[in-house]
Amino acid sequence: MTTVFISGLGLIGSSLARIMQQIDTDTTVLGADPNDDTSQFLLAQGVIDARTTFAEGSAKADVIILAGPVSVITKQLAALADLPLKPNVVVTDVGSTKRQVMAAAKPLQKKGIAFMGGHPMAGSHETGGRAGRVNLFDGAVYFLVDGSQRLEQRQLFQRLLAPAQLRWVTIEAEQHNQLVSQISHVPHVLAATLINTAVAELKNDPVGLKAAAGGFKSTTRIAASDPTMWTAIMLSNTEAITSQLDDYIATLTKIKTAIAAGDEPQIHDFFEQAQRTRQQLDRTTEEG
Ligand SMILES: NC(=O)C1=CN([C@@H]2O[C@H](COP(=O)(O)OP(=O)(O)OC[C@H]3O[C@@H](n4cnc5c(N)ncnc54)[C@H](O)[C@@H]3O)[C@@H](O)[C@H]2O)C=CC1
Ligand SMILES: O=C(O)C(=O)Cc1ccc(O)cc1
Repeated sequence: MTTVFISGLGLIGSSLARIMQQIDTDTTVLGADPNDDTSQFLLAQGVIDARTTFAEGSAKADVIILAGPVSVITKQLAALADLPLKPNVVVTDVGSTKRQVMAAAKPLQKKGIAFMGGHPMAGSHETGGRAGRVNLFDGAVYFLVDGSQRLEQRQLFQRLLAPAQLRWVTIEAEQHNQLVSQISHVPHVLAATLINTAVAELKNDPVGLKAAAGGFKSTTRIAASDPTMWTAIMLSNTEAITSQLDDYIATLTKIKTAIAAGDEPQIHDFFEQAQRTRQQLDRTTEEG
């Protein structure tokens, strides 16, 4: 019998709950979220077995999953250090950045409570518990950052999520933050920039963005994501994101110069290199 407590029943927290309800082992999923509508919906759907307060859910749990924005996760890690918990509980999170989270977990770990950082590399631009899905993470990479968890605690967590057939990858917090900045955080800034720039430039155009084809829409899909979540990400991975944005600005300047100079071979090389890599990405993803 395992009791799981999930704080934050949004897209990610509720999807984890949906997966855990699939397994045969006797598992009770407790949930807490300030949003009454989602909490009641998830309770009625049987996605969570009971709605609790943060303190009550934490006290009863064998596994605690913090699934709010990163800014909330760091505050809750501090709060957990002062709450009564089961001695064998393992605490984990799903936040998109890991350095601040691992640092915030130190006081908890000093009290002898096991913590393990986590980050599923799947999701969507949609938000909230109603948008969660049981198959949201199917086959995705799930980063784990070693904290103070014991092997059996890690294995328990992995068993709870077995139906999703995740690809578990252990990584250091710093390497994680650099990597996800490159493949997720900076692309997010660029997608929002594409939208904001286009709308400003086209404000007097009667057709404007309405003429956008699939390319613009797929390149900018993630710009529809929740601004609170993404602000927390920017503020907790600032160094990697700003340094990589400098590289993007340099690359944009280089291609702008080539276009202005009519440098056909350089322009062609730029797109050819991108085409080769992007096609390869589809092949490796399809192979899993
Ligand atoms: N959206 C995505 O695709 C992915 C998000 N993440 C990370 O997962 C976390 C959650 O993101 P989403 O589920 O997408 O966001 P979401 O906005 O769908 O859900 C967040 C939930 O946290 C709740 N919340 C806010 N303050 C709270 C508090 N004090 N106590 C308890 N709950 C609280 C909100 O009411 C909301 O239901 C974030 O840290 C994000 O960086 C990780 C992977 C993918
Ligand atoms: O919407 C998408 O495709 C995403 O890439 C979602 C996402 C958002 C944040 C993460 O930390 C990981 C994945």
